[in-house]
Amino acid sequence: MKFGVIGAGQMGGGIAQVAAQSGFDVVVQDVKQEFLDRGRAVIEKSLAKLHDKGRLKDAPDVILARMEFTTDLNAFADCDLVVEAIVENEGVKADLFRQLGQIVKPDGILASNTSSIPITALASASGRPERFIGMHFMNPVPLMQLVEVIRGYSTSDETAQFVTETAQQMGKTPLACNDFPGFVSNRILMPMLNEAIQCVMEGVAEPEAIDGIMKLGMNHPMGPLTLADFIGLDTCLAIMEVLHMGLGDDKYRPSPLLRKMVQAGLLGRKSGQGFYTY
Ligand SMILES: CC(=O)CC(=O)SCCNC(=O)CCNC(=O)[C@H](O)C(C)(C)COP(=O)(O)OP(=O)(O)OC[C@H]1O[C@@H](n2cnc3c(N)ncnc32)[C@H](O)[C@@H]1OP(=O)(O)O
Ligand SMILES: NC(=O)C1=CN([C@@H]2O[C@H](COP(=O)(O)OP(=O)(O)OC[C@H]3O[C@@H](n4cnc5c(N)ncnc54)[C@H](OP(=O)(O)O)[C@@H]3O)[C@@H](O)[C@H]2O)C=CC1
Repeated sequence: MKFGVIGAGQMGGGIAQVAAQSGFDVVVQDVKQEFLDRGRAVIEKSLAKLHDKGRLKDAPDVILARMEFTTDLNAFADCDLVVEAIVENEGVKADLFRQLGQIVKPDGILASNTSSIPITALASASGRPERFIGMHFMNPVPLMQLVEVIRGYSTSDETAQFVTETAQQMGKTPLACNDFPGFVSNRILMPMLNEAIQCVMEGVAEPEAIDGIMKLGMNHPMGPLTLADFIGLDTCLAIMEVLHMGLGDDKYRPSPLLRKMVQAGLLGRKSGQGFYTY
């Protein structure tokens, strides 16, 4: 199978890596060569770590040899499945899928790794809604078990089955849900992170204490502010906006502090500063 990934950021890189680990030939595209170089370096580091722990079937160089890095969207023409993992912005994703619908072979399946944007809207933009689906990996992709599989209004049974089987071949556990804002994962997770940010804004406790309370008290592997920094505060804000607009309930209102931090360019781990310094 030929597997395409668009975006070489933290999610795209992870998806491409796990696809190549599973034996697929992978094409990774991003808008600039420097993003591809950065993404490749992260993949190399991750593969080296997994190899040292004896968790890879093949050597890192064998896995890397299955991967092609390009800035050219036309490289997806003969892909069987293309997973998009670019910025969480509906307009930008819809424009991309309009182009991909023209480029990828007619029986190729298009998928989005979006955290929250309606799959049905992106499916319409692609011009092939029956062969369109949400394939939502979790961060960090090489370590997390879940793939949330989201059917759009017109997604065919064959498409859902193909993507479910592909996720299994990648060693993941696919779980199905329907197309509602934030799906299941982020409808439940993101309001908790947003509430932790409100606690910082209202001076309920220091960030370290908020994270410690949730780690030690609820056995969460990461505190909510550490996790928000890890996901990216821009992505967290984009998801809250989709929940707020899509569900129309003020309980999903993004924290003003979250908005202000994004305006200030404090995006968490990827910018070097969020609730913590990296
Ligand atoms: C926003 C969305 O749309 C959806 C989402 O994805 S929401 C985010 C979902 N993800 C989470 O909630 C993650 C929560 N955090 C965790 O589960 C854990 O902290 C974790 C799995 C990330 C790390 O596990 P941990 O037990 O805390 O151990 P930790 O010591 O930090 O890491 C384990 C090892 O994996 C390694 N590791 C981390 N990322 C890695 C990667 N991408 N590749 C390879 N190895 C990696 C670490 O370097 C570490 O190695 P050593 O043991 O050699 O030091
Ligand atoms: N972060 C997370 O924990 C999770 C995120 N997601 C979703 O995955 C997607 C990607 O998130 P994430 O990897 O964190 O984001 P990143 O910012 O790490 O990566 C996005 C990448 O896509 C590139 N990009 C932006 N626009 C385009 C375009 N038009 N064509 C090709 N590439 C483009 C970006 O380049 P540039 O640097 O120029 O912007 C960047 O390299 C989002 O939809 C997000 O909601 C899903 C699960 C978890």
